[in-house]
Amino acid sequence: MIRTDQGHVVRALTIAGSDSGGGAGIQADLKTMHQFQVYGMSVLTSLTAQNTNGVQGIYEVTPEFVRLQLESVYTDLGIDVVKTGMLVNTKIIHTVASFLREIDIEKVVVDPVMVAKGGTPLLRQESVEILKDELLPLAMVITPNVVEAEELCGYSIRDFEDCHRAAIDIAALGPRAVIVKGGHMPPDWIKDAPNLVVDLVYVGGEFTYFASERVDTYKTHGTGCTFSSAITSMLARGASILESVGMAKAFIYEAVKRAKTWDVGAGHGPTDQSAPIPARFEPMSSAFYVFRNGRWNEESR
Ligand SMILES: Nc1ncnc2c1ncn2[C@@H]1O[C@H](COP(=O)(O)OP(=O)(O)OP(=O)(O)O)[C@@H](O)[C@H]1O
Ligand SMILES: Cc1ncc(CO)c(N)n1
Repeated sequence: MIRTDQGHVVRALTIAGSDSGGGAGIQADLKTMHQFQVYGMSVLTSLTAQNTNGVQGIYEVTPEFVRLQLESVYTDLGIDVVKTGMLVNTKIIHTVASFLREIDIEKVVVDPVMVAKGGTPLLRQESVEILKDELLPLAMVITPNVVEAEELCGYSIRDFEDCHRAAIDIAALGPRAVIVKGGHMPPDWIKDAPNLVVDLVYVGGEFTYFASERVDTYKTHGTGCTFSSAITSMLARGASILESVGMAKAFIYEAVKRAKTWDVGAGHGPTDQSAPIPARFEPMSSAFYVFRNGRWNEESR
């Protein structure tokens, strides 16, 4: 396990839902944190009966029990960084936000999980506003996919240009960095490079783009959880936001590529978090980075 400059083991907490199939949610988060050699802890907001074919049921944990778990972790183990995933309902968002305000923690990554790949809602529709009002002001980084970005900014995103506008508008709600993920973007949104999947990062008033080859596979269950947990782990290790995203993007690419041929489940198979941690990501001068052949390349666009 990695240690901080103060000498203690780096501790990351995920506040999210359980995926019984092990591909997304708490399970993906803990596997990813472990791969990044960060000590992972978990507060469960919900249990899903879930597999690679879809979600068969959801059991919501009470807000009181969510609070109890948070206190158990905080009073004994301590927390260097927090990531939130599936938060299910308004009361749980409120409980989590109150707790984060009380402990006054700087490194908070919000993955605004709303809908599972098969279409099952993982957050009640009426809770989106409370997520915006209470949680976003506390976030250092938020990682919406295009559909979640539309919910947060309140208008439809029709092209890559709109993604930029949405990132600026979501940043105005509080997060220091907004990452609009490219997994759901149609290939023709990225001019001249339809084979790339591009994540757009807006931080400090500037845009940076992280691209990789788009792996031709339907086995992408848990990509969002894995990606945000990799960012969380790198932030916990002391990396900058751009370094963390660079490492996470390279890792998720390898994790999706490895899972392409494996036989876990009959449906949307999970990503493979045993993929290697990429070599160090060094921000360069360009704002467009492409991960190719195991290393980062700078490309002008
Ligand atoms: N086919 C692919 N090949 C390579 N990388 C991918 C692919 N699909 C998604 N990614 C990457 O995976 C990460 C998650 O993106 P995505 O847009 O799929 O998130 P998500 O929809 O929140 O995921 P989830 O379905 O787990 O909720 C991003 O870094 C994205 O670029
Ligand atoms: C528990 C859980 N969290 C997040 C997602 C989104 O991938 C999912 N399918 N299940």
